Amino acid sequence: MSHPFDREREVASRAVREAARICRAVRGKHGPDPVAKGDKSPVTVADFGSQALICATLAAAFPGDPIMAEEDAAELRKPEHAGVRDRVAAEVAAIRAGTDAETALGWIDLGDLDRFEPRFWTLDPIDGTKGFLRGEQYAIALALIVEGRVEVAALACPNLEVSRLASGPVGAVFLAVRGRGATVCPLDGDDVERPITVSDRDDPTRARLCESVESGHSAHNESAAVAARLGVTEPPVRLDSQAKYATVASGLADVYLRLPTRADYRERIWDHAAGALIVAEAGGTVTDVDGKPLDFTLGSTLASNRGVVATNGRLHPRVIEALRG
Ligand SMILES: Nc1ncnc2c1ncn2[C@@H]1O[C@H](COP(=O)(O)O)[C@@H](O)[C@H]1OP(=O)(O)O
Ligand SMILES: [Mg+2]
Ligand SMILES: [Mg+2]
Ligand SMILES: [Mg+2]
Repeated sequence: MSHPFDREREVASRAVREAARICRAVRGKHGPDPVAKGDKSPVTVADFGSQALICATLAAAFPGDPIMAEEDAAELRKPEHAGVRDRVAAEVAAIRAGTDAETALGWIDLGDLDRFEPRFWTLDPIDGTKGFLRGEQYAIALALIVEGRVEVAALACPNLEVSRLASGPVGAVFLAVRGRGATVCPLDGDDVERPITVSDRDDPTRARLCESVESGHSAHNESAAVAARLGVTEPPVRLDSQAKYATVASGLADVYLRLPTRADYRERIWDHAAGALIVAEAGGTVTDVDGKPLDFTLGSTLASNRGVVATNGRLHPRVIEALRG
């Protein structure tokens, strides 16, 4: 039986898998060589290559769908970045034979949507670039938003163990369609998908928390205070990227806290759309720190939300209460 969004799910899954190949290739071959963006955050050949491939796939499958993606090709068009541009083109051509630099840059710029639309994709070609550079966790995050609701999510986590049990393969793809649950399958090979669910833990003192590695992205001192109020004993697990949402969705952690470090930071929608649907479809709850649902109708940021809290659902009211101090 076919369902709405079956095709979107299949295309999104294929797109993030292909993008994972370019990310792994860049790390394996010559090191990622970051370039600093205007806001001083790093971006690499792999971020650009991933965005080029995914935008090309979406444009071919759904030509009318706009894409709101994190990166653009403006820096790559500058003469001083000719070297990076040529490497992006070469990496894209290694997967899509015959692609020239102008075509690759054009694909990157397909992700230029900057305002809300009734139906659009949002893409983070590498979420957790700092984790990618350290050889730790990162994710390729793609979501379809229709009428302000996340309907489809695909999240590739190339360095996450599928089971986190002894011998699970490294590299996982998480998929979700609203109302139809969330699944995981290995990034490599063609193993079947299996459904995932959040934990059923309801004793806050036993809760396993996760948070950003980067203290500039989430206030570690405040999460420690929240953990103390809940009576949590285990130290938090720190990992980069939306791998945190995947960890809560698969029941390996119970709570993901992202606590604002500055009053003026607005979360970007591509940092949350895919992960939030995967947690919700695995049975969990996602809100901001005040307990408000995330609002994806306001353009590229979650302008009406502060921070993010994702939990297994059962613990959510206790965590929000602990956040109130
Ligand atoms: N001050 C901040 N607060 C919260 N998130 C931030 C902040 N600065 C950057 N980010 C974003 O956090 C994400 C990584 O989060 P994590 O630490 O959980 O892996 C990146 O997408 C990064 O955006 P950017 O891509 O602009 O660097
Ligand atoms: Mg990101
Ligand atoms: Mg990114
Ligand atoms: Mg970035």
